[in-house]
This record gives sequence, structure tokens and C-alpha cells, in this order.
Amino acid sequence: MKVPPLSRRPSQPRASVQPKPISPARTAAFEILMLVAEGKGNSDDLLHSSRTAQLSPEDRNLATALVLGTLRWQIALDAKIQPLLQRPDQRLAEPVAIALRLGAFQLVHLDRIPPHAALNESVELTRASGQAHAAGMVNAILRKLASAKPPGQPLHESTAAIARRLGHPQWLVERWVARYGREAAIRICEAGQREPGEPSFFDEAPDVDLPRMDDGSRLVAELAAASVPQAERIWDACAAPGGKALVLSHRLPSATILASDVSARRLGAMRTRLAQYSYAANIQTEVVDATVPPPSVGDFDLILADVPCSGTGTLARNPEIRLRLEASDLARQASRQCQILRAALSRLRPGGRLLYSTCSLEPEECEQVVEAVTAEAEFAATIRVLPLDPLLDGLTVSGRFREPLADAVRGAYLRTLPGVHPGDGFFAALLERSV
Ligand SMILES: C[S@@+](CC[C@H](N)C(=O)[O-])C[C@H]1O[C@@H](n2cnc3c(N)ncnc32)[C@H](O)[C@@H]1O
Repeated sequence: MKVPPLSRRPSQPRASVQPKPISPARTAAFEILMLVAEGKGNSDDLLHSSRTAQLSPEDRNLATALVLGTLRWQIALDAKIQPLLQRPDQRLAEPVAIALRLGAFQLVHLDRIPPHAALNESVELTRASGQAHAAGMVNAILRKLASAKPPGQPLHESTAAIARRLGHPQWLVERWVARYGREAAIRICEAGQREPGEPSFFDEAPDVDLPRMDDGSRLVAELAAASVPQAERIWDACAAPGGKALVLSHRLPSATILASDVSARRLGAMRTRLAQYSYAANIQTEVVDATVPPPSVGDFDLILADVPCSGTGTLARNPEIRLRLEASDLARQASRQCQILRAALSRLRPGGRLLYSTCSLEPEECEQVVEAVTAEAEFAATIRVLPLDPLLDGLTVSGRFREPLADAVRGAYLRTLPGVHPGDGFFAALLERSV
């Protein structure tokens, strides 16, 4: 069964929410979910904004759990709520849909929340947001959900049912089943529903001052650093928020690194972050559009093109991507990725190497970009794709991750999958210029 969208668009104008008698954490979570639904921000930025600044640490934690959990489970929650509506095709006003999802998320997934608190506060949020006429309906549906038995697992689950149960869009799950197999697709979906775990991939001396970052992201940065250990000039062409630039800086202290990004706002935040690491003095920053870098950018021994992408390898961290992304977005992303890769390759010195990476699971943004650009007349004779396994063998990865990591190299490419390998899902390819 395909679940129609629960809320109608465009949404009704949003009325201000009175904080009393609703808890501050739920008020903040409701407001942030409204802004995300209206396309006025992403959850991560909003959870670190003035909207949560006044909350106690406990309330901030609860608001974060409510926002991220509700977004992660939105598709699955809507599939539970839909059949309980008076008319299954009924489209709800956005505030009503969000109050229902917020209540349903707590009832189904947070056993530390008393059901009456989840239910009553969703009813109050419905009223406070100017939808008092729907308060009775929200109450009735959440009561039914609270008393419903959890469904048993069917013997055979269709792809549509997996997508519904694990809160992912069916079209994405179908792609993953086709490309990575059913078992891996289920593990990807399960990972998308969990809080991102603690980094655990690398064997590290306790005094190493590296930023806390996702294991997959770190792996890409380590591979880049290991690919040209003698690099003198490095360009990190899509650098913000700067995690990989810091790894490069730490691993290759005698190199000069240009860390650039097209976004002045993101670059500004990155500068503040870099200033906290004394070794990062070898990083220069500049606003540069990597699709058309100015001549001043120069030529490099090593380029990291960690390009903007759909982010389907990061759905646990960025839960709303799955609610916004459409299949047609992939071609648009690929076109920009090809532009960046072409421009970056043209700044590689003879003998220089470029690591192309994405946090996408979609081949259109990964293998297909590398294959399309390296086949172009300008690059076909001078650029070759190098195997990644010799570099992987040299990394200080925890013993228990050695085997899964070996499995992550397919042909010349690195492909990690959330839930199958540690960390977010990443793709990497290493290219070398001969002349
Ligand atoms: C995947 S993020 C990079 C993450 C970063 N390498 C790190 O490890 O922290 C992609 C970045 O590309 C930037 N970007 C998007 N379009 C760009 C362009 N045309 N030129 C340069 N940077 C771009 C985005 O602003 C974003 O910061």
C-alpha cells in the first residue's frame, strides 16, 4: 500500500504557540518540525539555534530526540496514522500532522515518556497552533495508537513494507535492494533509524588532537592524506565544515592547504573551528566556487573534491533528506559534481592525485561521475583511476574493522554502507594525472 502524504501543502498559516501548559522541550520540537516542514531550515541548524538556547540541558536533549526521531520515523508514523483517520485519503493541516507525528513517535518509540504526557501535550499543541477543531481527533487517534498491539513480522516482507516499517521512501529502498541486495538495504534502513554512533574505526594514540567526526568521513580524509604523503600544496575544494581539512592538516604538517568553499557562511564557521586547532596554521581559507576556480587557486599535488551531494549515506544524521529528496534531484547533483571534478582535475600537477568523494549511496553521483568525466577527451589520455586497497592496508584501522573494510573496496572504488560498515555511507575514487 502506498501511503499518501499525511499533511496538505501549502500549509495553513502558522499561529504562535503558547508555551503553557506544554513543556518547553515539546514546544521547541514542534516549532522546529514546523519550520523544517515549511522548508525554512534544516533540523541540525535549528536545533543549534536560538530556539533551543534557552532550554535546560535535559530539555534540549529531549527536544533533539523528539525532532530527529520524528523526522527519522515520519514515513513509518504516517503509515500507522493514516488508516486511523476517518477518511484514509484525508489531508491534514501541517500543525495537526506534526502534533500527531510527535505524539505517535513518543508513544511508539520512547518508552521513557509516560503515554499521557505524549498524548495530552500533542492535543495541547494542536489547540495552541490554532487548530482547536482538530484536538479531539488528535486525542482519539493517539489513544488508538497507544492501545494498538505491535504488528508481527510477516514471513516475507515486500520492499514497500520494509520502506514503511523502517521509515524510508520506497523509491530509495528499491534502488538499494537492486544495487546492494535486500539484506544490505535492510541494514541501511535500520542504520538510518539509529542515532549516529560514537566514532570507533581508528586505532588512535590518546593524545591525538583530531576533531570528532564520523568514521566514514574520517576514512575518506585518511585515504586522501595517505595518497600523496609528500604533498606540498593541497586543495580541499569543498571544505566546510572542515573535518577532512583538519585531518589533512594533522597528517601532512609540512604541506600548505587551501581549504575553500562556495558558501561564505559555512567558511566563516569553519574558520572559527580551525582556530581551535594549533596545528591547523598550515590551512588557508578562501571563498571559491570550485566549478569555476579563479587562476589564483593554482596547481596542486593533492586535491580533495568532497563534493556536495544528495547525502543518502547520512540519513541517520540528516533525517529530513529522505522527505525532500526526489529521484530527479540526482541528475542535478551529478551535473554540479561533474563540473567540480572537471575544474579540480584541471588544477592537478602532473603526477598529482585527486580524491573524489561523496556521502551518497547513489551511483549517479559516484561511479558514474568519475567514469563520465575521465572518459572526456580532455582527460581520457592523462587521468587514470588508481586502486585504493594499497592505501587502505596502510591505515591504522581497528582490527575488528579490517575485514568489513576490505569488503568496502569494490573494483577501484571505496563504497561504505551505513549499517554494513562503520559510520555514514561514503564513496571514494582516487585519480592520478600522468602529464
Ligand atoms: C560534503 S560537504 C564538505 C564536507 C567537508 N569536506 C568536511 O569534511 O567537513 C560539501 C561542501 O561543498 C560546498 N559546495 C557546494 N557547492 C560548491 C561549489 N560550487 N564550490 C565549492 N564548494 C561547494 C558546500 O557548501 C559544502 O560545504
